[in-house]
Amino acid sequence: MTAYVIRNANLLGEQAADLRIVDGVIAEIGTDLDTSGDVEVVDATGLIALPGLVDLHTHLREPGREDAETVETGTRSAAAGGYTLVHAMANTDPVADTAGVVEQVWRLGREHGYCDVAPVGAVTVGLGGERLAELGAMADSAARVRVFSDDGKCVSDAVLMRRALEYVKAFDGVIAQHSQEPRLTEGAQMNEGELSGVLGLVGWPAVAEEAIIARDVLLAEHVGSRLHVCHLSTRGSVEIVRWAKSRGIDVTAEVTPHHLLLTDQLAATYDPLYKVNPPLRTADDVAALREALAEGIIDIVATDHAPHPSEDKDCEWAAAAFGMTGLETALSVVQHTMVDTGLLDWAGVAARMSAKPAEIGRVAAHGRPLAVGEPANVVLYDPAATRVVRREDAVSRSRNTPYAGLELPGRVVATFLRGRPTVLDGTVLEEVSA
Ligand SMILES: NC(=O)N[C@@H](CC(=O)O)C(=O)O
Ligand SMILES: [Zn+2]
Ligand SMILES: [Zn+2]
Repeated sequence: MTAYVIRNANLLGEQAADLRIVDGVIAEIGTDLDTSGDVEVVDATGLIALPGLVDLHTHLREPGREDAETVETGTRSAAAGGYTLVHAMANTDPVADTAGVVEQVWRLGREHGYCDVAPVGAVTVGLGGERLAELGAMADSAARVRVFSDDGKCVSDAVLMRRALEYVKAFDGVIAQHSQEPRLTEGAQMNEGELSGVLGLVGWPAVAEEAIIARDVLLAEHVGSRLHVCHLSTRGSVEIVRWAKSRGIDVTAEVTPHHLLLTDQLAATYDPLYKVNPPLRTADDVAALREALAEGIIDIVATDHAPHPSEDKDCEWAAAAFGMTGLETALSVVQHTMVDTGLLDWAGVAARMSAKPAEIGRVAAHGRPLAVGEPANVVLYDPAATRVVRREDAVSRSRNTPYAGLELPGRVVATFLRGRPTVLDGTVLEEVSA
C-alpha cells in the first residue's frame, strides 16, 4: 500500500502540519516530515484537512432504481464530496427490511471501495407502516445496522413508533423519523404559505412536521429511547427540539444543505428541481435553521442526497418526484451558509459533518479526530476556490442538483479512505481497490 505525506495542510483550519499516512493509518503529524524513500507527497498548501465526512442520510437507490443511482455511482459521488461513510436509506426496491438486503448493500459498498456504506434498516415491513421489520436480525447482520428509518414515509402510527423505539434499545439503535403527518400533507406540493396560494399548489404546513416531532420526542422520553429527526425544516421544529433537549430527552436532529440555503420562493419557477420533501421553507425558517445548527440544537448536516432520473424531474411540478442530489455540493453549501457567514469555524463543521453523524450512527471507525493512530479518513479542501455548479459535471448518475448555474465556494481536492485516495486533484479515481 502506498504511503503518503500530505504536506502543509491546515488541520481543521487551525494549525499547519504535515500528515504521514502508512498502512491506512495516520502515522505521524508534524512539520517538515521526512519524504525520502517510497512515499507519495501531496502538496496541501492552502488546503484545509478535515476528517472524512459522514452522511447519515443518503439515497443510493440500489437495489431497484439503478437508473437513478447505484452503490457504485453514489459512493463515487460521495467521495467527490469528501465523504468516507454514507448511511444508505432503506426505501429501495426491495426495501432494506431484512438482513439479506442490508448485507448486500453493505457488501457492495466494500467491494467498490469509494466510500463505506452503512445501510439503514426499514422500521416497518416494506415501509408499509403496519408491521415492524426484523430490526434485531438487521442489527446482528454483517452490516451491523444501528439506524432504522422508513424515510420517504413517516412512521405515523404512534403504537408502532413506540414499539420501534423500545425494540432498538436492546442494541443501542436509533429511529430516524421522517416527520410528516400524512393526513395534513395529502397532495401537498410545496410549503404552505402565501405563495402556495398564489401558485395554486397544495400547501404543506409546518405543523405537519412539528406535530410528529412533538409526539415523537414525548414517546422517546416515555420509553427512554433514542430518536433522530430527519431533515428538520421549520423554526417551530427547532423550538420543539430545543425544548426536548432542555428536558434531557435523547433526541438528535439533522438539517440538509438545501434547507440551509434555498427558500420556497424558488417554487415560483415551477421548476421541479426545487421540489423536495420536506419542502423548501421561508427565509425566516432558513435563518432559524442556521442559528440552531451553530448553537447545536440541530446536531448535524445530512445531505438527503435523493437522485432521480430526468424523466422523473423534467416534467411538470405536480408530476415530478420529490428530491435533489447533494453529496457533491454539501461542503460548499455549508461553507457558504455557515463558515463564510461567521456562524461556524472548521472545527464546528467537522463536528457536524463527521464526528457527530458517526456517533449518532454508532460507527466507531469513522468521524475520528485527525490524530496519530487513527484511520486515515481525510479530506483536503480548498476554501478559496470557487466554481459554478453545472449539471453535466455530476459524478452521481442523476443530475437533479438545485444549484446549477450558482457559484459556490470551495472544492474537494482529495479524499482518503483508510489511507487510499478515492479523489486526487479534484477527480474521482477510476480504480481504488488494492
Ligand atoms: N427527500 C426527498 O424529497 N425524497 C427522498 C425521500 C425522503 O427523504 O423523504 C427520496 O427518496 O427521493
Ligand atoms: Zn425523508
Ligand atoms: Zn431521504
